[in-house]
Amino acid sequence: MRTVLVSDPSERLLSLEGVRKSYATGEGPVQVLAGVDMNLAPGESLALTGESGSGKSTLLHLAAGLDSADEGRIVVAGHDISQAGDTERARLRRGTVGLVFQQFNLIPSLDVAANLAFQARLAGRHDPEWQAELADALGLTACLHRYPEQLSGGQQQRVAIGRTLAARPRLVLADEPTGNLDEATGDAVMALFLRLVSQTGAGLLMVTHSTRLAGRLHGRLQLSAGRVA
Ligand SMILES: Nc1ncnc2c1ncn2[C@@H]1O[C@H](COP(=O)(O)OP(=O)(O)OP(=O)(O)O)[C@@H](O)[C@H]1O
Repeated sequence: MRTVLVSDPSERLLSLEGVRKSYATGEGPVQVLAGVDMNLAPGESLALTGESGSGKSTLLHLAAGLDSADEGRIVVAGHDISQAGDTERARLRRGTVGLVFQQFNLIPSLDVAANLAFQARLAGRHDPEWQAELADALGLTACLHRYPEQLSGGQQQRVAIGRTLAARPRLVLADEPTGNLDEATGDAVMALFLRLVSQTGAGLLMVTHSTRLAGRLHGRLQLSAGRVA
């Protein structure tokens, strides 16, 4: 089903090999990922699907370096994050990886405009024109001077998406980024993600429960029984 196949490892933005992850619970360890292998090339977009509890968010957290695998290798833009320390992982998240997670983590003391600019400034890629275009496409122009607590859930989600896209990351990891949005807004957001992919050669790994949205991406990875089916 994948349309872009890249054999040269240096051409991969994200690569997982034999990744295993268990969580300790009151009933003993629960294995969530049981040997996951996957690759994502520049300019490629993949939907990550699977039943609730199949490990999609776990996989994204590992790829983002927010948690560590028990076994296996995870390489992000040529950096083996399985071996990297916290500083190198944080540097990758600042400059290379864009995250859109279900906790929006907006900065309460900054208005929408400053939240949108925040990551782009950290990455040294603040571009006021691109930011204005994103704010317009995300329907945020009228609330640029409001603070996060003055926004609806869907507006907060759009700011979180805009903040990530504004920094033009090379790798975007998104966990149901259109979950709180109506269909038309969700479609507009998807178009922005796909524009970043086609214009800058970014790679996109997106968790979605929507087969309609998954169908707009280049391919699909289905997690089942801890592996890519
Ligand atoms: N910190 C944790 N401690 C213990 N178990 C956890 C932890 N985080 C996740 N799990 C368990 O790991 C499994 C996978 O969770 P994960 O959130 O990755 O699934 P998911 O596919 O993203 O689910 P959903 O579609 O419902 O968001 C679940 O059974 C969950 O209960």
